[in-house]
Amino acid sequence: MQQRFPEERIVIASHNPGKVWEIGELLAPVGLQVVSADSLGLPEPEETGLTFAANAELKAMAAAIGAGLPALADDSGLVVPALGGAPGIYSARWAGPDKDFGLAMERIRRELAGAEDRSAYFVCALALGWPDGSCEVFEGRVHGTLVFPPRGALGFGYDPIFLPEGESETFGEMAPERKHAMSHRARAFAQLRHRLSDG
Ligand SMILES: O=P(O)(O)OP(=O)(O)OP(=O)(O)OC[C@H]1O[C@@H](n2cnc3c(O)ncnc32)[C@H](O)[C@@H]1O
Ligand SMILES: [Mg+2]
Repeated sequence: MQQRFPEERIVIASHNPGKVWEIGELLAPVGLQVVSADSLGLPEPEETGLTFAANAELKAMAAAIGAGLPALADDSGLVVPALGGAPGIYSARWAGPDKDFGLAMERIRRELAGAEDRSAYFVCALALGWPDGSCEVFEGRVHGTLVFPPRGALGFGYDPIFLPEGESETFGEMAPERKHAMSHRARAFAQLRHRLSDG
């Protein structure tokens, strides 16, 4: 690992503070120094990919090449089968320019009216990119049910309407360490850590 991370530093290629915090917590056991894309003044690339993996890869590569350091990007979202998979890769865009997730959650409630299937899942694609242009992607998912009205003020984004399978608290009500034990992001990280420890 020392050889692959010559400066023991990694860029977190995300401009979402909720995500950057969670990634910092999940990366802590790896023992790398974390640098945010914001602190390096890196621009936010346009997410033109049509899959979570493609968007994660383009964000990781933009940061790795921009910073000359390994970079980790996360592209994630909420998939609602009864809405044909929406908001999916458009999860951030559904909140509009003001990043109003109250509005986005209300839109889901409205569009689901009358639908019997309330299932949903979160997806997280994590891309680890290198300044030499190589990149690896790891994906994690967590399944659950949507609840309305939203419950809890913890977490970020769509957490208050997501009740993970077998749980009584939404991600918005759950202590962060519980979310980190089961989330889509934690599952993608488990694969990433496994890969890093393989060398
Ligand atoms: O692209 P970056 O800069 O990383 O930040 P972003 O917020 O735009 O991130 P995405 O493009 O990956 O969009 C994912 C959206 O999906 C939602 N989301 C992802 N993971 C989530 C989680 O753990 N809990 C709640 N909502 C989540 C959240 O609203 C994000 O804004
Ligand atoms: Mg984004």
